[in-house]
Amino acid sequence: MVLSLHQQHHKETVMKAENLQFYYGEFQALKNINLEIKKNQITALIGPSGCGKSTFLRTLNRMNDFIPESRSEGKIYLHDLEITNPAVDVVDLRKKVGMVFQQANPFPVSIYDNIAYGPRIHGRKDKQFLDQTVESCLRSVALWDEVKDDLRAPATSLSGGQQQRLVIARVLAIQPDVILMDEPTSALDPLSTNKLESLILRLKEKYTIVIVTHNMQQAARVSDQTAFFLNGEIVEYGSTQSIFSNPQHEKTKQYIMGEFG
Ligand SMILES: Nc1ncnc2c1ncn2[C@@H]1O[C@H](COP(=O)(O)OP(=O)(O)OP(=O)(O)O)[C@@H](O)[C@H]1O
Repeated sequence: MVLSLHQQHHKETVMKAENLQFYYGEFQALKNINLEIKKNQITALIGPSGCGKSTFLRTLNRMNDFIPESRSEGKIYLHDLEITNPAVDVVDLRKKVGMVFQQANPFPVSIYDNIAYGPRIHGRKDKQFLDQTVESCLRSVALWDEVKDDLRAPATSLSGGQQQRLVIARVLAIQPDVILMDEPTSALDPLSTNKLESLILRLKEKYTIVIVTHNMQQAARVSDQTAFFLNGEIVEYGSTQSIFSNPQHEKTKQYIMGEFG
């Protein structure tokens, strides 16, 4: 027990937000966020609708850059690199920090081409390498056995749960360090949700994961660390076990008890 606490404490920090503010025009959506994302851990972002979870998630790979009239202050680091620096190449950044959305969004091409897409645009054209990548990524998401006989089928012919696993396989093909997931199971049935949660738990052996979820049971089941957001602020952050069993703030307690949100 002492040993595991000790290890926890020394987990390497992969990403870090320092005094992060984020504005949509005049509206301040994130207020002084300070958070460390630990290596090979699953960090859950929870909180009521509109509290800034998705905004924060998107700052981690600069997806908010697309939003006109938005701006941020403060810093975010990926290892030692300050990714909030405008000089950072966002294409490179998004190779290191991949993203999975609420609605599975496979490209309207074959299963094979969805996964080969990333390596191809990064210059890998050799068939043997692409074949191997497609197979290993599909195996990693436990989809290989279901699709191996028809890799040329359109990705859109898969079920919702299979599409979400395919999208994760597509992210794995570009060998990210961090995978951001924005409510990845909210459009899935219970069985597919269950499979995806098992997958997320397996993935943390190799990747660092940040997941936004509205589902308290899901946060409790899969995450190691939990950050509770409210009105653009982090009210409480800590090990998932302590947040759920012994929340320090009244608001956290009320939220996890389902009293609001
Ligand atoms: N593109 C945008 N332009 C203006 N305001 C925005 C934009 N996106 C989000 N907001 C506002 O910023 C606040 C935070 O939104 P955000 O989507 O980050 O919250 P959230 O916690 O992820 O919510 P949900 O759980 O409903 O997805 C909300 O008040 C929202 O209305």
